[in-house]
Amino acid sequence: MATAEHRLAYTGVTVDFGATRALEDIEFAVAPGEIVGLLGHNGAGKSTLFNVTTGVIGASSGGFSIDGVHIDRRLTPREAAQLGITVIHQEPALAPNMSVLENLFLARKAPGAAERRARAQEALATVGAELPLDMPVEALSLGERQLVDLARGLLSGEMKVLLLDEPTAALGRAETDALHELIRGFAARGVAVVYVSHRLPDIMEVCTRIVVLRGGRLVVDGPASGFTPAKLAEALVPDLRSLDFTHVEPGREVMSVTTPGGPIAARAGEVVGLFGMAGGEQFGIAAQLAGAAASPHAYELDGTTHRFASPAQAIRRGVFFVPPDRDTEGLIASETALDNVMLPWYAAGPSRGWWVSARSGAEVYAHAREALDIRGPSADAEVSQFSGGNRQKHLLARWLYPAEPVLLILAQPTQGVDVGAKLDIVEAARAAAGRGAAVIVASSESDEIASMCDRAYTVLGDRLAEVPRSESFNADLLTSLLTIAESHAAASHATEPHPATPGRA
Ligand SMILES: Nc1ncnc2c1ncn2[C@@H]1O[C@H](COP(=O)(O)OP(=O)(O)OP(=O)(O)O)[C@@H](O)[C@H]1O
Repeated sequence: MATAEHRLAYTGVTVDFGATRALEDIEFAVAPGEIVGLLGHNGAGKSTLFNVTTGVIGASSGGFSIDGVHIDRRLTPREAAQLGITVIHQEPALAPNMSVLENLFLARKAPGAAERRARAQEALATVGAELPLDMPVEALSLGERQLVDLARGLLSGEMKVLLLDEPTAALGRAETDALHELIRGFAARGVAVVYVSHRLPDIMEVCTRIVVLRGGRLVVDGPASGFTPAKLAEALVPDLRSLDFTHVEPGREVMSVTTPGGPIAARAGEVVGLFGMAGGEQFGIAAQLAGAAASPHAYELDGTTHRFASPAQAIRRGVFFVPPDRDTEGLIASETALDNVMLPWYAAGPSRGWWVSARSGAEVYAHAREALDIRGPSADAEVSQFSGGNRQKHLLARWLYPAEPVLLILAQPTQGVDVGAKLDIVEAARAAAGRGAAVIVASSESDEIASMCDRAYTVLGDRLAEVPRSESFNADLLTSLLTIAESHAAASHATEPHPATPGRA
């Protein structure tokens, strides 16, 4: 039962989007210092609950209270900030070409210039970010931008509630640890924290309590100490099936490329991983192959040398790419679900020779929806109305079903999606390989590579090592190999003179 001792208490929050009930009668409260892990399948309603709390949308009924003061109307985002509610997203909503200082006070009441700088510096110091105030935000790493976002929350006054929406999805281990440390620090000072993540180990590491939503309803609320990872997975998806794929005998060599670290090849029927650090070279190699890099390199595709200067050139040869950031690089938020899958293909047409499906767009979409178990509104709804995991499935559908890929390149395809959706995506990618494609998965998540791939390469700077298929091909092995490569790289940096690498001054 919510009392004035609770910092944040939801009271019967229900949200309807037309005929879709996204949340039903949600009730739970968070005390000062508590860190609640909010979990749920894609589409369970987590983002919707955050959006109600921050005033992005209004609840259809019910509301919430902050320190016992009930709020039963839709706040403006500015009012929410003034009440001490801060939200951190995976991709912070900052103005990229404005400075750190300008972003800190964007849409906030700003004091005079000198005080502004002093307060900005203080807020940045509190979150442990020593950043030049005049540096444009676009020059910062993702982790640094999240810290700027957190510091922004501190500048609105006393932070009471901190909502974290998949904050670590694109962060490396060290940045994740640092963020977790900060979260614990805020909680120790009485902030109520609600943490959304599909990374169960992250949740187990920092959360004191677990709340699970399923289909818009609260189904579990209990102390974190009562959960094992297996029990959590079970609470999230009670009918979770296990995935046990069979390796098919690979066919002809589809692709081979020479990278600074050595050759990489992929055959028809196999799923090959490129595993490296967060933001590492594996993503550069993926972009090269897909014609999405600024300076394209040549490589062999089906026995012919190609140098793709644009994604369109690569697509014409059957090289399809699912980029790492689905919302900014992949999908068009304001277009319909159907068009997001079919758009690149409308312009192609059968006369161009690479429109291989004789079916109509609606038929292709219906098939994709079933194959990937896409859930949400209808084909003519804007794709932005689907949950994160279901949006990701749309991007995948675009490159899996209207035409058959020759080489399919996936960058972190299961990032930020729940365990059930992960299985759907893995199965769909493996099925494409089974139909004869060569599939490349670039990732910084060892679990993702181990659960999808037949074999892999670890990529670190100009070091490359092949990890063949074997009994012991698993996430731990991949992580150990990358750690070994890292320590070798560090040792050779210490002993050899190294050419200067361009970096941020
Ligand atoms: N603007 C909208 N219009 C219509 N339906 C919506 C809208 N926003 C969300 N929904 C629907 O509400 C439900 C809950 O979605 P929500 O984004 O809150 O899920 P989620 O738990 O955050 O999922 P994910 O982990 O995939 O991000 C889904 O069925 C979704 O399709």
